[in-house]
Amino acid sequence: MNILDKIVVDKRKEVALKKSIIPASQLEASILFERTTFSLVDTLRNSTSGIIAEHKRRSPSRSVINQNNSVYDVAQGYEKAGACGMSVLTDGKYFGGSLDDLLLARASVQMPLLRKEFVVDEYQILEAKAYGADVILLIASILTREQIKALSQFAQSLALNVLLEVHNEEELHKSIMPSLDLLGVNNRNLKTFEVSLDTSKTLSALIPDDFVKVSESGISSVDAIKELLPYGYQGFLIGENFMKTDDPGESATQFIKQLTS
Ligand SMILES: O=P(O)(O)OC[C@@H](O)[C@@H](O)c1c[nH]c2ccccc12
Repeated sequence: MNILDKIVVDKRKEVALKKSIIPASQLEASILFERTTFSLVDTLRNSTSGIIAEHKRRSPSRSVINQNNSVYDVAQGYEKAGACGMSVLTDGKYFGGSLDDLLLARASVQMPLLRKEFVVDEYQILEAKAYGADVILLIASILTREQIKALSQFAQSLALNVLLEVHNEEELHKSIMPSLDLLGVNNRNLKTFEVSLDTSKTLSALIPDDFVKVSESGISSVDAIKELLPYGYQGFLIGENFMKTDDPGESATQFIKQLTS
């Protein structure tokens, strides 16, 4: 089993356990369920930076990245830096995140928040909404076309944006459908951890113009973004490059300043 298969096996167990304790009706009763969500699509379309900055404590590919910073500080730092949105890893076992991280980020900033999670069940989309997310991630490699359709339609019915992530042509062809808002190309292969910006370059031409294109992972310089701009990308998801520093917000500030100057 590769790491992604393991994560999904664990995730299914986790969701089944949580469902048995906290019913969906309780999530729907959350105060945050009533809030008007922000649109990451609109924010990216009107942005000059396109940066979606991520909160990530650790990952299977790099172990510890940052265990010191408070979510509040990181979120406020990213917002002040001019990021368009923030991605919050909520997986605990492999990424050291939690739904509480999402809740704290929600309480800290007024920008679109992406729940970065391995979504395999509608229940996790209810959680995303109940804990203040505006966008959910769906990963094509762990879902069938039917699942992508059902989950994305469900998310959109809750006024959440859907970011669908692909890594190759096959996943892309399988996934194209109207119920998606953003199409993300992951430069990192989640099965082998290999990273190459060429993945974004090769797949860009195959993504229909109706979707906002997002390049994800392995972006560590402003030059990388300048390289990707001609391919039509409007969003750039950056985690490690900011989180590996002592002050992720300050790093994002410098980065965005350089990018937009
Ligand atoms: O830290 P990076 O290399 O800048 O990457 C951020 C983000 O793209 C990455 O964390 C990610 C992309 N897709 C995912 C799916 C699950 C977990 C994590 C991810």
